[in-house]
Amino acid sequence: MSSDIPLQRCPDLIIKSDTPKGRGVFATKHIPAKTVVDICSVLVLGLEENVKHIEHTSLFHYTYNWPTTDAAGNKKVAQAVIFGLGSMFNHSTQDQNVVWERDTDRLVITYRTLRDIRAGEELCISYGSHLTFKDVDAPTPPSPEEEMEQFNQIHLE
Ligand SMILES: C[S@@+](CC[C@H](N)C(=O)[O-])C[C@H]1O[C@@H](n2cnc3c(N)ncnc32)[C@H](O)[C@@H]1O
Repeated sequence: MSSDIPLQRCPDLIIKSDTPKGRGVFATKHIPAKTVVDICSVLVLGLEENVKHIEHTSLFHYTYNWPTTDAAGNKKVAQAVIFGLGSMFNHSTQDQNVVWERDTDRLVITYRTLRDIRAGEELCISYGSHLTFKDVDAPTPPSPEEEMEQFNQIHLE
C-alpha cells in the first residue's frame, strides 16, 4: 500500500544520559555519510492547544516548527511532537552532522547523516538561530585583550 511508511533506524546508536547537553544520541560505530539514522512519526499540535497548554510545559523544549494551514486556509507555523530519536538529538551550531527532512503529507521526519560520523561522536542537528537555552558549544567570545590584539593586527596589515 503506498501510504505505508517503511521505518528505518540505524542500530549503531546509543543514548548517553550525562552529557553537558543532557541526554544525547551517540554513535557506537563508524556511520557513513547519508545514512538514514531514524524515521520518526509526528503529532502536529493544534495552534491554540500549543499556546494555551504545551508552551507552559517542558514539552515546549521538544517540539519542532511544522508548516500547516488554518481553517481559513492561511499558512501558519504549528508545533509538532516527534516520536523517536528526533526528540533526543541535541543542537550544534558549529558541527551539525545530521540533517532532517519533513514529509508533511505522511507526517514523518527522516534524519540522515550529513558526513561520516566516527564511533563515539555525538549526532547533532541544528535547531536554527533562536535557541531557548545557553548553547554549551557556542564559541567563547574573545577577551578584551584578545579583541584589542585582533584590532591591532587588522590595522597593521
Ligand atoms: C530536544 S531536547 C534534546 C534532548 C535533551 N538533551 C534531553 O536530555 O532530553 C532539547 C534540549 O536539549 C538541551 N540542548 C540541546 N542542545 C544543546 C546545546 N547545544 N547546548 C546546551 N543544551 C542543549 C536543551 O536543554 C534543550 O532544551
